[in-house]
Amino acid sequence: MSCEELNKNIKMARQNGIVQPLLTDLYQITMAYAYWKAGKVNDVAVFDLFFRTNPFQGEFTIFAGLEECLKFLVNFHYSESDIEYLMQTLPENIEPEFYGYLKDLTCKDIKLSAIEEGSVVFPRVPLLRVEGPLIVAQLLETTLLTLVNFASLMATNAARYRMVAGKNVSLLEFGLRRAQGPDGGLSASKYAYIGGFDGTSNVLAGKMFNIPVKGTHAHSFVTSFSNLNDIQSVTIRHMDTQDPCNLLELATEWRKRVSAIIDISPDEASDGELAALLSYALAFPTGFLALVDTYDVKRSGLLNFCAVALALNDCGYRAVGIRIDSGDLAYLSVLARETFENIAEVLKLPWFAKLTIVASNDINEETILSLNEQGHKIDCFGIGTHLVTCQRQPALGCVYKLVEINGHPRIKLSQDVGKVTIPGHKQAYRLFGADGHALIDLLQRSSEPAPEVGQKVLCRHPFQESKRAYVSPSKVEHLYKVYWRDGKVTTMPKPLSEVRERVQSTLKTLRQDIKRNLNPTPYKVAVSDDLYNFIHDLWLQNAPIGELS
Ligand SMILES: Nc1ncnc2c1ncn2[C@@H]1O[C@H](COP(=O)(O)OP(=O)(O)OP(=O)(O)O)[C@@H](O)[C@H]1O
Ligand SMILES: O=P(O)(O)OC[C@H]1O[C@H](OP(=O)(O)OP(=O)(O)O)[C@H](O)[C@@H]1O
Ligand SMILES: O=C(O)c1cccnc1
Ligand SMILES: [Mg+2]
Repeated sequence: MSCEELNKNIKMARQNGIVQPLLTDLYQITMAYAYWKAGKVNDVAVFDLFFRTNPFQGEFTIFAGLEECLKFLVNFHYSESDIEYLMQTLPENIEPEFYGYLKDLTCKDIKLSAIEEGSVVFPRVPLLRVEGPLIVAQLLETTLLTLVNFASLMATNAARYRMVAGKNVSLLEFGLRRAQGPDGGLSASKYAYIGGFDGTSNVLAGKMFNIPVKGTHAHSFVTSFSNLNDIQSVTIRHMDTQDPCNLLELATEWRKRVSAIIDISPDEASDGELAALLSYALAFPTGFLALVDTYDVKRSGLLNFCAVALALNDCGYRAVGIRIDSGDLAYLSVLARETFENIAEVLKLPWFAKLTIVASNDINEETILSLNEQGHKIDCFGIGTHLVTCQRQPALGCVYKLVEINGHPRIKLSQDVGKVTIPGHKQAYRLFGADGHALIDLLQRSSEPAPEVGQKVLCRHPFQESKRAYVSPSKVEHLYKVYWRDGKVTTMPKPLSEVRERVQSTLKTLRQDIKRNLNPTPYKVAVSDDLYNFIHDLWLQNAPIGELS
């Protein structure tokens, strides 16, 4: 879709219905009134949206949420009922003209510059720069923050799971039931996919965002069957010949044969479980993936699964695999793989050795690292709670700070140096080293010329005078593009699949030590000499001089 088409259609583009101008903090609207009353309607502001610390004790973050921010700008408009609600809610002394002003407000005079969605980003480098009328830019604060904070946190969390799992293992997001409510669940599915998951169990997320939907079945499906009489119809047509096959007879016969091969008594296996697995296979003969830990993986689940899978094979179908949802996942996955390999060899069915093993049950980054050390045989992790609730860190601390008003820079001072804002209208560049790795992100005043390839540039720590270095970049990437200006989308947001690819391609530009799990090396974010002096001059101008007595 072109930018023009997007501008026409974006009102229809799906955005969570609750994202609207009143999804904000009351103080944005009360400030808007006070600005309006103070005659600041024509004041022009620049706000930066940035975070101060990377999440999860890591040294990188993935930026996400930009497309939703754009949809919010496109649709920004107070409805009649919004205005009515505000009239009832705000104090009576509010002048009625203010509501007239709000009624006509749109984002047509706002300019939004941003880093590309899916990029790896670092503390203090603004992810978004919002320029335009002070009142409108102020009114956007909370909604932009809520759209970027959780999205970026989730995408980062998912990217971290992807890094520890490696590229050969599938990752499925199973978190909807445990997420922070319906909206948290929906966002989690979207941004887990961006961060590198392969699919979700969340059907609405699949429909809305075109994410592959995947799944197995639950323990309740198994426990609802008590014995083999619970199955009503046991016949399936052969995949090729279409001849009828009795899957129950075949599976019962196979259970005896398999129990001899793997040396497990068929008497211990649950008939209710066999009935459940048969029923699932009859319903999904080409997608048979069975949960095998309801009673006992070793003595019942594996045996019943193999019996049904081999019965299906007699009817021309290949089973997909198993899911294990409790117990020692390393041990049980190795046991399952050995069982499959054993059967594959004895029965001369090589594909049987490669059946998929899915593992789930409270998995987090540490579990995966530990399973890797132990040598597991899992092909796919289904991950819910810890992924979607971001258990290791529940929020990313993005903030939205005024850095310029009517062309004058603004600085927010703090006892905590890390919280002092970097004033003024700035540009951000990523400088690459000779080996192709990203070396440093450099913030400059917008009035400065951009750094050039092969030209030495002085990069300074924003607050520590002695920390500085010269860099001669082999490549310079200008991090900002204008996404919204004059009431129009000016750069198309990329489709989800491309944002997902960008996550992996920008992560590749980071040195391994910055990405490692334990005590990673911080990536450097610097300011130009000019910006350094600008910050510190402004700091001195604004910091009151105390008097000791
Ligand atoms: N080999 C392993 N190494 C490290 N952690 C593991 C291993 N196997 C499983 N785990 C993790 O250990 C935890 C086991 O949790 P818990 O004891 O509650 O489960 P369980 O008793 O096996 O299952 P359930 O209570 O669902 O029947 C889970 O978080 C699981 O992901
Ligand atoms: O463990 P998570 O990472 O959150 O993954 C999602 C979990 O959801 C299901 O459990 P269910 O709701 O049946 O409860 P359970 O914990 O008793 O298995 C599934 O069996 C997974 O264990
Ligand atoms: O499809 C599954 O196996 C699934 C889906 C949601 C939660 N737990 C498991
Ligand atoms: Mg579970």
